[in-house]
Amino acid sequence: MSFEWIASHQSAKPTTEIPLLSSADIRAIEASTEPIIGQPGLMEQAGLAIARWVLAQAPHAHFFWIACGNGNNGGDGAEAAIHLHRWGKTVYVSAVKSPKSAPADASRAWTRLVAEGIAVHHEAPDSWDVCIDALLGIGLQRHPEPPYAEWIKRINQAAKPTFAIDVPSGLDADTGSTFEPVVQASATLSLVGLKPGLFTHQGRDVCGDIWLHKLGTESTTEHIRCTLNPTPKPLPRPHASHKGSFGDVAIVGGALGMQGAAVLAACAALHAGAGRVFLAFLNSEGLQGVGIPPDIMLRSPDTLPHQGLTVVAGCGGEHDIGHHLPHWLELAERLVIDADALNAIAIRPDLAQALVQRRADTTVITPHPLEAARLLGCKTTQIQANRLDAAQRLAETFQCTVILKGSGSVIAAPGRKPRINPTGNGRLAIGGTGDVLAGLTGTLLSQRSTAWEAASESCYIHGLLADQWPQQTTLTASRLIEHL
Ligand SMILES: NC(=O)C1=CN([C@@H]2O[C@H](COP(=O)(O)OP(=O)(O)OC[C@H]3O[C@@H](n4cnc5c(N)ncnc54)[C@H](OP(=O)(O)O)[C@@H]3O)[C@@H](O)[C@H]2O)[C@@H](O)CC1
Ligand SMILES: [K+]
Repeated sequence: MSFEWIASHQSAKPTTEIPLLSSADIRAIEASTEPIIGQPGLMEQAGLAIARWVLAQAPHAHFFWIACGNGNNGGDGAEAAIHLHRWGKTVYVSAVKSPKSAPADASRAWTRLVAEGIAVHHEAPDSWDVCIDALLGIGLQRHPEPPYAEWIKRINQAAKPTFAIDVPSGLDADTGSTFEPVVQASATLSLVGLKPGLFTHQGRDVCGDIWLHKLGTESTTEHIRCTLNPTPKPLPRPHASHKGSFGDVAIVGGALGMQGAAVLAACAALHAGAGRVFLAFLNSEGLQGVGIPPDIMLRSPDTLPHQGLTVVAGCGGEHDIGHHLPHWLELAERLVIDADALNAIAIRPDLAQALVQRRADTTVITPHPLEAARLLGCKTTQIQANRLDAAQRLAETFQCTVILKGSGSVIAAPGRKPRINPTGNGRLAIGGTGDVLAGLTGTLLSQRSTAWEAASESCYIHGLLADQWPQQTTLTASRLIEHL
């Protein structure tokens, strides 16, 4: 039996590419796990694992409220209660009354629990030290109904340590969307496999620390829905290098009054280690006060070199960027498309077609959910409802590599399984950090062999800077660059 710590609320740094499994695949693994006569079944193993895990997290707690739903998630809770009771803890087990009978595994757990002499209640206790949330797991399909909803609200109001079994009740394990109300867990123990919804959209805000116990099961490649973006390996910088070895990056953007965005992207490219950085403003009026380091070469968009160039287009380019896009979509050896450049593509079929014509491994687009919605002609809520699918649709539709920004940024490319980025936090939700990401991605794209690697590493590093940011210091885009 082994527990794996995966992520804290603020930080996750997987060294390997950890697989994430859909609930359908979890069910397939469960179904294919043959019970061994005389050995505990999966739910019994789950119960023991949960009891040990909760006790390790809250060793001095005495009174445990175990809130159980009518499905197998509740069965896990019942099994855990048996162990805690045997170990001398006070357990208060609440079960949801339902006209439907519980599934077979859970029914057996309830029979065992009653045989242990543990009382089953149908209401919440008045107070408790620790709550085990065994209300809803991967079977959640709609907003929690009474009494689930009331109990979830009680759990959250009490603000006591709360340990969620498999997923916090109310969280969609596949997408990270929540069906309110949702349990705010101190920690979550994911069973059998990790689910994507723990890591993207609203997942990170409700899971607390994330742990995994596989219960002795193994997943195969076909079970993998997506993976957690792993820690990148540093790029070797050989002694015999010259400035041409580390890529030429050009930022094309900065319409009137928006030049700062292009400067941020250029500075990010510079600090990320590009060999040479060019900055081509779409409008260079009123540049006084915009600090441009002397390391950056100013050009007009028409006088930029072509050969070997990685272009980052967008970055405060407003409407003007649309005039330059046909050129760079056709000629840039490598291309990062951000912000206003994406908005232009969303409304101009000729640009969209030119993007499709490019090779996916030379092109990265970096939409936030609203830009993604414009590109796919849908609503932002539809993007957020299934970020993995949305990122994959963008990759397939536009034949490019995608970074869908937001909590748990998704990296996708045609014909690949997406990655969810585990680094980053809400401090990045300020103006300018997207420009920094675009510039950083440009540098990595100029140096790495594929857009996939560049996009993955860029997301990871960008998020890591925010995770390592000192608590007492305000994070700004320009300060972020200095830490690259
Ligand atoms: N089988 C195994 O071997 C193993 C399974 N494992 C565990 O099983 C969990 C999955 O179990 P599950 O499939 O029974 O689903 P679960 O999450 O308990 O919910 C289903 C129940 O909730 C109800 N319900 C749903 N939504 C609702 C709502 N909004 N509001 C109110 N009710 C709602 C639904 O009612 P119905 O929709 O049928 O009316 C049904 O009664 C998984 O997460 C893991 O913890 C592990 O132990 C490993 C071994
Ligand atoms: K749960």
